[in-house]
Amino acid sequence: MKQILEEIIGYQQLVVNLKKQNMPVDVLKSFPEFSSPTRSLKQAVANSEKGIIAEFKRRSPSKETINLKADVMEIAQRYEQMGAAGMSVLTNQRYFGGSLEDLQLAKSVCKLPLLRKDFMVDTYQMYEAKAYGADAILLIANALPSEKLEELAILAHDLGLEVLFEIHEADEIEKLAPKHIDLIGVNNRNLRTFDVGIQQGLDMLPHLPSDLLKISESGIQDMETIEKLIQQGFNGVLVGEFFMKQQLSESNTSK
Ligand SMILES: O=C(O)c1ccccc1NCC(=O)[C@H](O)[C@H](O)COP(=O)(O)O
Repeated sequence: MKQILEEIIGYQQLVVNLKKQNMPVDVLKSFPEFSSPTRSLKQAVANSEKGIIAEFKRRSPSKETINLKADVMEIAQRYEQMGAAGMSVLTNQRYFGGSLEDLQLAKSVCKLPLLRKDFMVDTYQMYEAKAYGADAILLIANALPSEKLEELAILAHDLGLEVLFEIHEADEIEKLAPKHIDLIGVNNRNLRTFDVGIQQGLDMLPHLPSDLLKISESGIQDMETIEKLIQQGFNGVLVGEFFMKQQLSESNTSK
């Protein structure tokens, strides 16, 4: 059976090839957001006590249903009110029920720096991210060869986007030079098996470059764990399902 990560990357390249024909880069460059200044996710995390990057995610390959009818504008405003340092928006439609329009809508109602959380495989997606209002993009070490990661990171920086470089194993750090990275994230979820546990990130802390901001991603299900991760040395956390489920119960009680 094909692993989910390979499946997503293959699908993503097909989608990008179609999009390039429908909306060429020159059209993306004419979007108003393309010329607007970037809000720094790195600075926002550095200046914040807990460095919370709150994620907007309706569903995922590991959880079919999280918050399917979630309204991105409502949730972006709530995340801002609750003091998040930044917001991560899953823009992948097929596997996460998200879209680039979600990114655009979030941008229209909040001042948080926005991370486009998606599977970046092609330079085209950097232009797309900027045009739809992202301030930062994700690069997954395990998804691409070093040369491709470097090419995408250089273009992201040229466009004013910051780079969150995501690893799962310590040896993946070598795949991208620190000068191309703004934040380093340890994904506590193994994207091949879906096993998840915060110990993964904690074990890797001593191996992470000391001068990069460190983010613990995935599988965080309560505030105590966030406190623990920050106390142990992470500068921030990326939390999806836990916050999205909280929003679900809040919108039910407010109806
Ligand atoms: O979440 C998944 O099931 C998943 C599966 C395959 C590839 C990526 C996946 N998630 C993307 C993420 O990195 C998470 O959405 C993010 O770290 C937040 O995780 P969580 O707090 O556990 O929702």
